[in-house]
Amino acid sequence: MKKIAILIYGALAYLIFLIAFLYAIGFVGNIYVPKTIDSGVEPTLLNAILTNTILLSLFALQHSIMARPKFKEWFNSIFSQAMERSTYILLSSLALILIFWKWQPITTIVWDVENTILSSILIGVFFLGWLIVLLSTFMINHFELFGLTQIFDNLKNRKTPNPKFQTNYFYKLVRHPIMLGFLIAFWATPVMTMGHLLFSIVTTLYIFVAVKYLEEKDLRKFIGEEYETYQKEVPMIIPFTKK
Ligand SMILES: C[S@@+](CC[C@H](N)C(=O)[O-])C[C@H]1O[C@@H](n2cnc3c(N)ncnc32)[C@H](O)[C@@H]1O
Repeated sequence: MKKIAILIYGALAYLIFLIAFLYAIGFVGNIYVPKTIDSGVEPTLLNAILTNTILLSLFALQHSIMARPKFKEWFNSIFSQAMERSTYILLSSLALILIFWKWQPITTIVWDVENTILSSILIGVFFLGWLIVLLSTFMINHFELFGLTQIFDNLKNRKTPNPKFQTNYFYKLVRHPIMLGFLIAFWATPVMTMGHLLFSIVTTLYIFVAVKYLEEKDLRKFIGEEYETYQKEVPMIIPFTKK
């Protein structure tokens, strides 16, 4: 019974993640969804900057704290280990939904590409960024990354093996293709407003800091020399920048 409950919990967490991921494309791209990065009533500039920075900081805090090995150890000492990744995914998605819901627009234009060809190219690059994110998750292990492997293994009384360290496909070009995809998707836009720019700057800073000082620190600790060699040979985020 408990295993079935964990299975349903993990499946729901994945479903909420899928909705949040798809909504994020519409939110950042100002397409398809009712509330986007540039829509809604514009508050005072100070109010918008403060609210948006707090929203992004909440996401960054949740994401960084829950990804730490110490937090995982604590979580697993209280709850079933099979729920750990699903809980991370669920809370990340809820933090994202809070951003979509409470985001305050700042619609002052920073750039507006009027050339239709260039504008279409930028929209194409925007979608390419999201595609890189999605494909990269399958190049490590999409189902383990989103907690599904763990909940099925738990149901079958199997222990989920530690994730395999990957250096193939996009991971041959850069060490963080998922983050590269996000950066492309956040910056490639024909119309950049001040609100969108704030979003892109804060998320870019967070990505670089979190990858360099948190994720890679953990990866070096767990994988060891093999990861250090990988760091020497493969660029962090921008392809072809290492000899
Ligand atoms: C959201 S993913 C982001 C992965 C990577 N930073 C990227 O941008 O493609 C975070 C998880 O991927 C794992 N990870 C990072 N690099 C990996 C690799 N080369 N092979 C397997 N797992 C990796 C980390 O341990 C972490 O659990």
